Amino acid sequence: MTQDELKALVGQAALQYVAPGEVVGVGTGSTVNKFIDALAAIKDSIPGAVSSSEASTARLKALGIPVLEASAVEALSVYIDGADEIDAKGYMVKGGGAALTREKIVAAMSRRFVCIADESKMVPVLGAFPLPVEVIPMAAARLARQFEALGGSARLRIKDGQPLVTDNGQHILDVTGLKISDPLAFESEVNQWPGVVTVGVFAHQKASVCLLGTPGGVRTLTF
Ligand SMILES: O=C[C@H](O)[C@H](O)[C@H](O)COP(=O)(O)O
Repeated sequence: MTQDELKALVGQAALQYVAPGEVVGVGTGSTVNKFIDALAAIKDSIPGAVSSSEASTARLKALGIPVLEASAVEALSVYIDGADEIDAKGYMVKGGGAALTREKIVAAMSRRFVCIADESKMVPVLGAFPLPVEVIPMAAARLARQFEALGGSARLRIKDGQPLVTDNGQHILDVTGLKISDPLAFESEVNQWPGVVTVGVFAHQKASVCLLGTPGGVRTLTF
């Protein structure tokens, strides 16, 4: 099976977590796009979705799925999103699509985080994927030096020759060379650095369930 087929498999499997009559939290990325496509088939059974990015909002709306403002919803029972890396405890690295801040907000609103991923995303220790960090632009150079002091190497994410601008009007640093052996402590530490909007480690908002796409089918991991 191709990686795309594995993504479609878990995107479809995630429908079992969508409760009829309830708003669903929707993440961002190529795996979530498969989920959104599958969700369209049952759209009449839910009032709508809270979205984590302009990209997902556009896709949801194009398929006729109503998008509600996060501030209009008190809590969500489930949030469905992909990951760039996930470990055996359900801790994740996210933000490869630059949507990490809104993803963390919607995840925090949700009782359960269902991660959908192909098996290539499962890692023993987080850190092989360049860690995305959304930053206030004026702090970017200083924060890059702080990551260097930790043994990492930070690069400003560029798109079309310019610094990428997130949905929140900020920039992204991608940090390589880190081995994140204590994700909870790492997330807490980096979150305190002035100028950090969101660090792409999802440890305080970790997955409750992971639907992992494998050639043998969907493996369900619970944490
Ligand atoms: O900002 C993007 C998100 O965190 C995505 O969920 C993550 O990058 C995984 O994306 P994909 O499903 O495309 O691999």
